[in-house]
Amino acid sequence: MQIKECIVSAPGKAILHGEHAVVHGKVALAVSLNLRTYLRLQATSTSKVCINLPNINTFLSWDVTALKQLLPDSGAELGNVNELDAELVRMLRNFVGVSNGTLDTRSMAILAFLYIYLCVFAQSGELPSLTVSVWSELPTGAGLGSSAAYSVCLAAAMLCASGTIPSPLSDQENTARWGEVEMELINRWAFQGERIIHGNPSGVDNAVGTWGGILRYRSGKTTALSRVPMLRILLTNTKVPRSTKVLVAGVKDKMNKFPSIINPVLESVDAVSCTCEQTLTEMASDTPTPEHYNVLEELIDINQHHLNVIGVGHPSLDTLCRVTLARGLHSKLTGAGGGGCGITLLRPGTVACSVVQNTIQDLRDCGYDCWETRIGAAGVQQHSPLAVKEEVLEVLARY
Ligand SMILES: Nc1ncnc2c1ncn2[C@@H]1O[C@H](COP(=O)(O)OP(=O)(O)O)[C@@H](O)[C@H]1O
Ligand SMILES: C[C@@](O)(CCOP(=O)(O)O)CC(=O)O
Ligand SMILES: [Mg+2]
Repeated sequence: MQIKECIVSAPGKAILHGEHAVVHGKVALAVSLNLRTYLRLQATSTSKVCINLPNINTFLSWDVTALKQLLPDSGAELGNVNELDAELVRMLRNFVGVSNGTLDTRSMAILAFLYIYLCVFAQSGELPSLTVSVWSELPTGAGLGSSAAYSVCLAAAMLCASGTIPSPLSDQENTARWGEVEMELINRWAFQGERIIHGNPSGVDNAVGTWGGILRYRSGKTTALSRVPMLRILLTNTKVPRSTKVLVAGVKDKMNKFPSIINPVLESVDAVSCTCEQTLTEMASDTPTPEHYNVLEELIDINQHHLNVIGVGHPSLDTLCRVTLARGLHSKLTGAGGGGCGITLLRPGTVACSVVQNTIQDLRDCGYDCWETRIGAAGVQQHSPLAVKEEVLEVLARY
């Protein structure tokens, strides 16, 4: 089978409000980041399928003939794009030697890769020999949606290499995006990848990785927010490791144990997201005022308290909030919490530059990574090698 080589990328995300609540049908507001995951897919004649994941120090390969044993004899459909094929996941666990219930999310990255590879290529008729290398500018397992950016890249590359979707690149363009129909398909396969890595994802992260921009997300419905003011956001990585899968399961346990206490908290998070959206819309239609920023800051504080109540806070995040508040800035965790990253809202113009610089220094003194980010980056893209930064191309070409 002649497959099409490709390089694709997808952005990470920050959730402004609604993490965890969104898993239970509430609204989330999320933005794409200017940090991306890159994937290169190469055709080979080695009769092997190889995966190189330098961010998580994982390099593996399998014989195509061994992978063919996993295909059903009957020619029955393998892995449907709308639901996870639990039997295939079970077989893959046995195949790679991962026990059910493992917390090793690195193994989950392998399972997600093999799952999407088998399903997409089985549908197109043949399992090809290939090498996939992935490199990300995102910290992995830190709340910035690295698992979704990874899953979106896997889905886009495999759908494109198999010819299921066309390449959007043309002679004039070295970077291009797919149309709505193709992006919908990429997003659905990426969601299956997220299911393998996260257990019970809401789908918000893969939606941002696919569409990019600033999104409102609720129960599978994505709306792009076109009227949003320029927001300045500081990102801080506490570097405390955590697993989204474990944190999401912990919230579910708390809901089961104290439904009458936790459900109203999730309702209140929903109201925070809706009030934030309303405020952002007002700010975009009028000139943003200090009062608008007061509201955004109060919403951040309220949500951070709610996230502590549902059990996804961490002392490192308490420190982040305290250190930034000492400089008059408001912060909350972003993503699954339990460590990982937080966001801090900066007031444009009204905040003297020295305040931002001093805050960044204070946070670095705590041992955290801290940087100002640009939001609203493009969603999944295909690139010709000419359009990829030299250092990224160099890492991808190393394997
Ligand atoms: N660049 C990458 N290479 C390989 N696996 C990745 C990469 N980025 C993310 N992953 C997968 O996603 C997992 C982290 O996902 P998660 O716990 O949801 O954190 P987050 O999505 O916030 O970064 C990793 O352990 C790995 O399985
Ligand atoms: C906690 C949650 O709302 C976001 C998780 O994001 P991340 O994997 O921590 O980047 C889970 C989800 O929406 O699937
Ligand atoms: Mg994730």
